[in-house]
Amino acid sequence: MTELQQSAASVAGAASPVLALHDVRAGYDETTVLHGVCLTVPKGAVVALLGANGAGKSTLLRTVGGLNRLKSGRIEMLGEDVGALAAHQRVRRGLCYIPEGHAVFRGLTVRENLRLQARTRDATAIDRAVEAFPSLSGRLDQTAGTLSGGQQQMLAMAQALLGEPALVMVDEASLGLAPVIVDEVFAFLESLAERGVALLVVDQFAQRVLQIATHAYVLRRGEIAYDGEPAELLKGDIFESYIGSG
Ligand SMILES: Nc1ncnc2c1ncn2[C@@H]1O[C@H](COP(=O)(O)OP(=O)(O)OP(=O)(O)O)[C@@H](O)[C@H]1O
Repeated sequence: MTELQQSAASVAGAASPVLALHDVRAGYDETTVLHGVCLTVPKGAVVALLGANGAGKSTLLRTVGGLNRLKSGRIEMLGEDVGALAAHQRVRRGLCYIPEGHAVFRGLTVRENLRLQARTRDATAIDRAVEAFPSLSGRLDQTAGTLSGGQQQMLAMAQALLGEPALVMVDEASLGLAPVIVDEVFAFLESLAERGVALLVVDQFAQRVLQIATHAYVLRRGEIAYDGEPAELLKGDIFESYIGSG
């Protein structure tokens, strides 16, 4: 690629949404879970992905993360087709996927986990993580597996800060956490969006995630049933009517 082509591509990338799914079909071996999903996450947006149990939310995040095979359709990050790339290649392009259940190295200390999360040798990484999550201070030499569920979640979230991603996908960020910790997690996610990071958030607390969302999708049996304003879904029983009967 010439310099001119490179700069044209980067201008095109800057104008593209951070994530765009076009007619995505995906699932597991013989089973197709997502049936032609279209979804967009612009820079700085907080996009809520809601739906009943089994609707396909985690499958969608795993597919974007490169952990499930794309059967057809396109997945683009900043205008680039990443559908055929391995998971680690998508991470290199700015993707941070925090799966359900605290993605930390349980046998390593908090400090070692934070060092691994930092993309480069960054002397300020630990300080920045502790500033964002004060509950980790004083625990840097503790083994991650011995942290409480909430502390492990904070540690998992720190990768969304230290990896300097363009897109953060979080699956069930608040599952099993005390309300005060949930507030801390959501405030952190909002602060990332304010800094221009694009967020795709799946959470059981629909009401809570809709409060910080700038856009919402509801998945129903692997298809997009709602694509619009979060505030609309907070009215009356509209959300229930979308997730009703799976
Ligand atoms: N490894 C797998 N192999 C086969 N089918 C799977 C696998 N994992 C999930 N599924 C099926 O895919 C469908 C969607 O599951 P998924 O976990 O994506 O839903 P979800 O919307 O995240 O649900 P929940 O809110 O309960 O976590 C379900 O029918 C589930 O049984």
